[in-house]
Amino acid sequence: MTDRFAVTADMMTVADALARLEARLAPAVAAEELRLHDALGRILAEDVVSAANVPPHDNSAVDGWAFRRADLPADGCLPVVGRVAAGHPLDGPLPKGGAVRIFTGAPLPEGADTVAMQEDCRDQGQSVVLPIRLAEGDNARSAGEDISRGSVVLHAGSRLRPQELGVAAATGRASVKVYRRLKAAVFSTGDEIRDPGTELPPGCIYDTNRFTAAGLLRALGAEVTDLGILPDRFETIKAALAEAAASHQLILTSGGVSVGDEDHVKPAVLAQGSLDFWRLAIKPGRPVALGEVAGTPFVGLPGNPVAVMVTFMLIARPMVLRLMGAARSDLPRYPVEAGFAFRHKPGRREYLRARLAHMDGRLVAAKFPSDGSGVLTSMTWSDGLVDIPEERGDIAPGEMVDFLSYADMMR
Ligand SMILES: Nc1nc2c(c(=O)[nH]1)N[C@H]1C(S)=C(S)[C@@H](COP(=O)(O)OP(=O)(O)OC[C@H]3O[C@@H](n4cnc5c(N)ncnc54)[C@H](O)[C@@H]3O)O[C@H]1N2
Ligand code: MOO
Repeated sequence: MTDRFAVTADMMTVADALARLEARLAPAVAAEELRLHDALGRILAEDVVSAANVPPHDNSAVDGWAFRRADLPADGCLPVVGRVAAGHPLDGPLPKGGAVRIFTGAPLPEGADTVAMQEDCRDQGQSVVLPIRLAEGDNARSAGEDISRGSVVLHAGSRLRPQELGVAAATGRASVKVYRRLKAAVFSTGDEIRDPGTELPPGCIYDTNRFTAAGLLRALGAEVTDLGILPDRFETIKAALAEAAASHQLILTSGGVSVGDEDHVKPAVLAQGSLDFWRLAIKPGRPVALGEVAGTPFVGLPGNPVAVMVTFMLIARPMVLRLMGAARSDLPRYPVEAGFAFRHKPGRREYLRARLAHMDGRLVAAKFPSDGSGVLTSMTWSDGLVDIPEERGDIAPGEMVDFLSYADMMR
């Protein structure tokens, strides 16, 4: 399908749209204290400052013998004067000129500075022969080498992955303050849209957008209410919007943001809030509507199934993350080689559905053959989007382009 649209002066760049969103929106969710096991995937609502050194004491990195390097004689032989296991520190300092049997994680006795790994030693019962090539500090871990007391280990606005939960636990925290999950309501409109599982009358299509949009919202950690398919009736949509606004922090719809006149979402929003129409200088997914219903943020994505996903990832995702209290929503851009030729008219930023493959040690992006914004299988085929900036001209095979991964866009 060829491009039907001319670039016009009133189109907004993605960068402008994001700056405007940033200025308009603030976190919409309250904070709560959650035990670590329940906090996975949540956004942190506080800086976590470590109350302790991690590790709290100097300790051994291996099973073996601990000693003071300066005490080691030329033949490497030292008397064994004690034993320290993890959780059982030696009672008192290391006697001068002795070695202690030690196990991984056990506190180094005061005065010991080096540990020999047992595979490198000869155990003689009362004494041990240690390797003399060891340097002072070998196989010893210092107190605070991971985290020092008083340092900020986790920052407010960051997402808690398994490793963040582990770090919080290492500092002694059993619970953390996180943002509550954003409550989002999703619905579709359009007389032709039908629920899967029901009969499809002539001229109708199954709803895909509620499933992709709800999935994207859930992947970001929102709690989604599916309001179904609303009939094209002003009063019904108005009442549904009012009800959704009362118990949600975001309302998302798809369809009805273009220029057609069969649509009742616009007037139903305007009757109890405000709505701006943004014409983004992007392809696919030109029109989006941003506003509020009785104070609850509203985002209307275009109806075409691919445009829903693309505008969600570019516009709704940063919006959702900001409402959720996340500090950042920027995406990593991976430079890859274009495995295709593409004619690009400067002016609109284009997002090409692409899949990556290794070729002779290089990472090459293959492009889905069709750019139609109704071809949803292009999204299951692809791993992400190649981002062609507004000003760029035609792309020749072998040129470097930026790739945005769906995996990054869903978190
Ligand atoms: N004269 C113009 N026509 C169109 C323009 C334009 O600027 N001038 N923009 C085009 C672009 S780009 C898009 S995208 C669509 C956006 O239109 P709407 O947001 O008003 O969406 P609809 O017209 O309601 O639907 C568009 C398309 O998507 C299908 N659709 C809608 N909802 C769903 C759903 N829940 N599941 C699956 N498919 C859905 C719908 O059947 C239509 O085929 O407008 C272009 N036209
Ligand atoms: O460019 Mo539209 O928003 O067809 O998808």
